[in-house]
Amino acid sequence: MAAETIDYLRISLIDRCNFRCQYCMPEGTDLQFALQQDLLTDGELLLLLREVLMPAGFRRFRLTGGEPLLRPGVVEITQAIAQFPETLDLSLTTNAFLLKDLAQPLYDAGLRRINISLDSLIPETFDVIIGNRGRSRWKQVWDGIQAAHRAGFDPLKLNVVVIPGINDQEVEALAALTLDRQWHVRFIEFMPIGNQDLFADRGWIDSEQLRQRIRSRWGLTTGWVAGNGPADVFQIPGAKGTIGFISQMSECFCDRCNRMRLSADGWLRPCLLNESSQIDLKSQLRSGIDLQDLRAQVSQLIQAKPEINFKNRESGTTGRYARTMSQIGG
Ligand SMILES: Nc1nc2c(ncn2[C@@H]2O[C@H](COP(=O)(O)OP(=O)(O)OP(=O)(O)O)[C@@H](O)[C@H]2O)c(=O)[nH]1
Ligand SMILES: C[S@@+](CC[C@H](N)C(=O)[O-])C[C@H]1O[C@@H](n2cnc3c(N)ncnc32)[C@H](O)[C@@H]1O
Ligand code: SF4
Ligand code: SF4
Repeated sequence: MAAETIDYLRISLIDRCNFRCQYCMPEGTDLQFALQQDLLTDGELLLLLREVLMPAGFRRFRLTGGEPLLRPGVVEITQAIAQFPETLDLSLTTNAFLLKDLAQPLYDAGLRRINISLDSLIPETFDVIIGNRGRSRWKQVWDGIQAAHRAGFDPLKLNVVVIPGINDQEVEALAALTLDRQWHVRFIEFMPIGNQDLFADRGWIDSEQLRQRIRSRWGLTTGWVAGNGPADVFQIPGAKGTIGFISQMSECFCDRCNRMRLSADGWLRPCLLNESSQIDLKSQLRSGIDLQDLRAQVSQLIQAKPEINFKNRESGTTGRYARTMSQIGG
């Protein structure tokens, strides 16, 4: 099989977050955040995109983090990337806590699709998962989702990390959101990255089990929604939205991997789980390297990526990873 075209770049705008999700950056862990002076500036990010990454072939971009809406200037950065003629697709992944006031400005800046984390419809459960520090956050997140809906984001996707014994009983209720709304709910298998102890304690649920539950309640057919990621898409017959499954534990989709990550501190990372072969774009840029040299390094990394991909992983592997999703650029 020919290697996948690598044209999807996940750009982390910031490694910090206003949530402390149990599966990602749980309260009390010693997290090492990048120093302000080590973050790519807006100018450096846009220069790297225009002069290095786009010429190397990247055309589809996702803004993520950490929590990307905490990045000052997120609307301006979005607008600049949307306006590059090379940009074929631009989207953003967020926890939606700050989305209520930013949904419309982001839409006006040219963003058209958005993925929002929503792990529970029950405020108390939600607050336990996201580590609310005594303040309920569910309502503000729900208001953010409504604001995105009103602004016209399409597709609007909701990401649910399924944690056994915590939110797995809500799968049907979350799936039911797709019945009369054109929203796309995706169930994500919990990965052993970010919180090894919770993972060891709870484990993960195979997407096929969830599909069976939904199938026996409503039936399930194959579906389609625009996207660049690894979700398998289904639909309840007659529903307006779709249901996706991101099954990185029960299946290995590395052989069709089309993406790299740019961290907030300027490292280009060819794989989420294999930590080798990363390039420090920021330091080289700051030391005045010829941009043609940087382009050559990136092109070489794209060539080498199929060998770096975390392929041939055993189903259900539980290796330990040094960094969290928020640090890598989830
Ligand atoms: N193992 C693995 N999991 C990934 C990778 N990319 C995304 N995921 C998982 O997919 C989840 C959802 O990612 P999103 O940020 O919503 O992006 P996406 O699914 O690529 O987006 P679409 O373009 O809408 O398909 C992440 O939280 C991860 O759990 C990857 O490269 N490797
Ligand atoms: C790191 S977050 C960054 C964007 C934003 N803060 C958010 O939560 O949507 C991106 C995605 O990573 C997922 N994620 C984080 N830790 C994970 C884990 N251990 N297993 C599976 N998905 C995880 C989150 O659910 C979210 O959908
Ligand atoms: S999943 Fe997103 S919202 Fe939750 S802690 Fe990680 S970066 Fe923050
Ligand atoms: S683990 Fe690595 S190779 Fe596999 S899908 Fe994720 S980024 Fe791609």
